[in-house]
Amino acid sequence: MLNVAVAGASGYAGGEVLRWFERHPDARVGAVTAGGNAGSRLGAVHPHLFSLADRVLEETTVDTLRGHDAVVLALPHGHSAAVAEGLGDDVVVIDCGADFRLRDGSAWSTFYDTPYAGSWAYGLPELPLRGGVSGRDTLVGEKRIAVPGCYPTASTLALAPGFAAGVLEGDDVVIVAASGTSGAGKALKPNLLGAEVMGSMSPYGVGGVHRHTPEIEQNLAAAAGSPVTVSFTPTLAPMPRGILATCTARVRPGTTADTVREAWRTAYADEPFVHLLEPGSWPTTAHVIGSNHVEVQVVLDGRAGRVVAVAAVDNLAKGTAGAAVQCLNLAVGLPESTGLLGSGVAP
Ligand SMILES: NC(=O)C1=CN([C@@H]2O[C@H](COP(=O)(O)OP(=O)(O)OC[C@H]3O[C@@H](n4cnc5c(N)ncnc54)[C@H](OP(=O)(O)O)[C@@H]3O)[C@@H](O)[C@H]2O)C=CC1
Ligand SMILES: CC(=O)N[C@@H](CCC(=O)OP(=O)(O)O)C(=O)O
Repeated sequence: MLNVAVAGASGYAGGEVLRWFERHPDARVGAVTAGGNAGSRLGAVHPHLFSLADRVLEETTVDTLRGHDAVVLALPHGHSAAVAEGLGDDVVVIDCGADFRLRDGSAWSTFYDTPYAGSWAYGLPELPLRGGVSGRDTLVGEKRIAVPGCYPTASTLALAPGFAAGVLEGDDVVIVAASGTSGAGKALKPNLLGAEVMGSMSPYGVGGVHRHTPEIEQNLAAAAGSPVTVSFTPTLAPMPRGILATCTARVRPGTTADTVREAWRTAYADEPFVHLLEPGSWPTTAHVIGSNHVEVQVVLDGRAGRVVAVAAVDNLAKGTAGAAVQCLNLAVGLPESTGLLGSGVAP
């Protein structure tokens, strides 16, 4: 039985990590820590986590988090390094935040306002890489894993098979993705009050400035084996959870609809969580809410010479907490899908 601690347990991501651990057969929850909510009952901040309601949130310190087999960090950017450094090298640390996702320090400095902390193994097991290997090969037995951002998870899984198979050009990739508001975290934000969000959609971080842009480029470049440039536009959608990423890229000359289908089919044929839909069906956020599953569809727009690839994920599940548990399973040698195979909650 793994003794796991969760830092940032009072937030959306931390709460979702706990929801997955509640049903994990090989994990028991040890310390749960918070910022301002330290001292509160967990039931007061996450009333839906019934089995953990009487746990008391502790302060987020290295001392509190020490002594566990694994620690999941769900803290704001910039806080993970100090905590991870204080934990022993034998402890598995899974970071839901962005601090260790980027391998390029200058990309970090361009898009983030905290000092570059370095990079850890990148927690996207399904990332298809050239030569038939996948992201999971880098995760087995790892002690430090960075969980991908939610938009990068959806966007990468939508497009990476085409780059791994060599059918896409890397210089003309356009991604527009809509996210539910929980992606922004629990803290109150003026543009995320109910009246601002309900019944309305709006873009933000427009013009190549959103911090997930270099992360998506990093992933697609890893699949392609060469640089990829992405124009990424995020959009807020009036729903609590879910991401729908619509991604297009130019195909290489001679690419047919069959080549495209085969590339995506091969990449995900054995994946327990990534489902390439039957032709004619399209990813829908309602199908994946509450689950670690991803829906993907792709079609060749022959007139424009582009693929259109779409993915739907739950930003808090496969987009954060489900991925964290999946990575932990791989790190400690458990079957990857342990505790994660349940379906979503539609409608
Ligand atoms: N929401 C999402 O869909 C996704 C989130 N993530 C990442 O997960 C991490 C958490 O995000 P999310 O849960 O959405 O954010 P929330 O704002 O909902 O939660 C943040 C958590 O961090 C705690 N916290 C805040 N400041 C401090 C501090 N100075 N010291 C210790 N603890 C602190 C908060 O405690 P308290 O409230 O008690 O002050 C809370 O538990 C972030 O790095 C985010 O980027 C990644 C992918 C998707
Ligand atoms: C709707 C919304 O605001 N979403 C967040 C992304 C959430 C996520 O994946 O966050 P991290 O990279 O910070 O871990 C945003 O655009 O900043």
